[in-house]
Amino acid sequence: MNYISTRGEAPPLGFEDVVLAGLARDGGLYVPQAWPTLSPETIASFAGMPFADVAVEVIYPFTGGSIPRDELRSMAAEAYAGFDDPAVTPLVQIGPNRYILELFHGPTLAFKDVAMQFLGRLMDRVLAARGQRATIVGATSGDTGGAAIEAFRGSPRVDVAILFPEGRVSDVQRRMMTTPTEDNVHAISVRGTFDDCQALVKAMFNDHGFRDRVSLAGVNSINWARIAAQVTYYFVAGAALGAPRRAISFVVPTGNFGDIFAGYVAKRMGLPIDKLVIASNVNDILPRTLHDGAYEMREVVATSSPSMDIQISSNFERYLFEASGRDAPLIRAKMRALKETNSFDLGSLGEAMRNDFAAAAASEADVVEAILRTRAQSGYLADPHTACAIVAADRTLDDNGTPQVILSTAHPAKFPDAMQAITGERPALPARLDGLLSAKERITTIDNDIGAAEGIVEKLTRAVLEQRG
Ligand SMILES: Cc1ncc(COP(=O)(O)O)c(C=O)c1O
Ligand SMILES: N[C@@H](CCOP(=O)(O)O)C(=O)O
Repeated sequence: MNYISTRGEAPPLGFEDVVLAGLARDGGLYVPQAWPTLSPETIASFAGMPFADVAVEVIYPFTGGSIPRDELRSMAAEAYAGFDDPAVTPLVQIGPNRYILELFHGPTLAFKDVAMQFLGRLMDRVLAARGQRATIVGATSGDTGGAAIEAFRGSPRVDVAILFPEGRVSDVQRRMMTTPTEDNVHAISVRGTFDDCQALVKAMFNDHGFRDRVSLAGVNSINWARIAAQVTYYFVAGAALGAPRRAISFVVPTGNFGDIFAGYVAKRMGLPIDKLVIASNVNDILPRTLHDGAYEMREVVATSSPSMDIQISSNFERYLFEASGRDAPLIRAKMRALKETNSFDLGSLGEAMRNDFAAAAASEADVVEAILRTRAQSGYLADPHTACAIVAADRTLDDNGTPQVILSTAHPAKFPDAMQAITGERPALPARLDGLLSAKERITTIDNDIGAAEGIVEKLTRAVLEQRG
């Protein structure tokens, strides 16, 4: 299995190279040359199967056989052993045909752990086999950063630097990045937005001298392995609710378009999905794009669902590549227009998008109403990101008997201030995180400037190497 870039000007790579490459050298994102499919019998067999075993069946085809199945099996078993629910991603019924898919049972209480716990082990294996080291630089609006630092803390082959937008993540999210004491993980606060942080990361990948000097690798969802691992829970939930006999609808809180793209991939692999719904907060660029046929950036607004305060949805490029019949020159033109004018027209891809997705945005008042109503009706306490999806489900889905799965991407305790303002109560962190709120923090702050970002990454990683001799 080879991977090709959405911009068509980077060499195709095999799975292991793609895991280490992050962004393609032409600025594009890697996608598999062909979509693997799973038979209806295989999908049916996932019902009741342990999560880690389904992960192996879903991920193996993407490896092109480069990782033996038994190694994949032990990586998956280890990755999911630490989740605090034996189902890993349990389904909770909150209405006659409505389910919450809880993706927050990993160490950092957000869906990112599902892929990151696996990716940490996978990268380590690839680097060890090659005798290489890597510098991971990531951008976070709150959750990817903590999950990455948790997955790689103490790794002898990897240094991690995470850029986060100053003052725009919750205290719990920030502390998950700033309190680990291992010297290979670093949290860098950037005076800017998440989009600025992501642009800095992409600029580092596009600076080939820097990229090669530090052996740059990425763990944002630009890394294909992140998406592949996230596909698993669509199959797990689908099979539990009767797929492939019946179709299922999924509603996905969306920011960087990674999680919902994983749902799109599950569909391409054979999972019968009725509706795939993009849910956003007031940073509604994706719902606006679906309705207006034009991707038009606006100023990002801080909300109670900070992880979705995003305007440039990286993985949308992967979708456009697919929707256009893999027309790399067209994607290059659209991404050039985005860079130069902060917008581009979807043209004929608008209709494809409307066929593939539905979309709706939640205002801050909608989020409050959805959290309170859901708790009153079913006793279920949703976090603000999940609440955006509840609002989108109400606006886009009919109660026609099709099971509706709402992805719950974070635990409410990750956003105690927002939850207290909405419900009057502060949800408690699990006991294993005792101490998080009082531990000493380690943060470096920089301006939104590529020179400053590259400088600090080189300085921090060099210091670690020197310390280790
Ligand atoms: C809690 C939470 N929900 C939703 C999202 C959006 O997911 P994606 O960026 O994959 O669209 C994020 C961040 O990515 C998140 O951290
Ligand atoms: N919401 C994310 C933003 C980065 O997304 P990723 O899936 O591309 O890593 C976050 O919490 O950091």
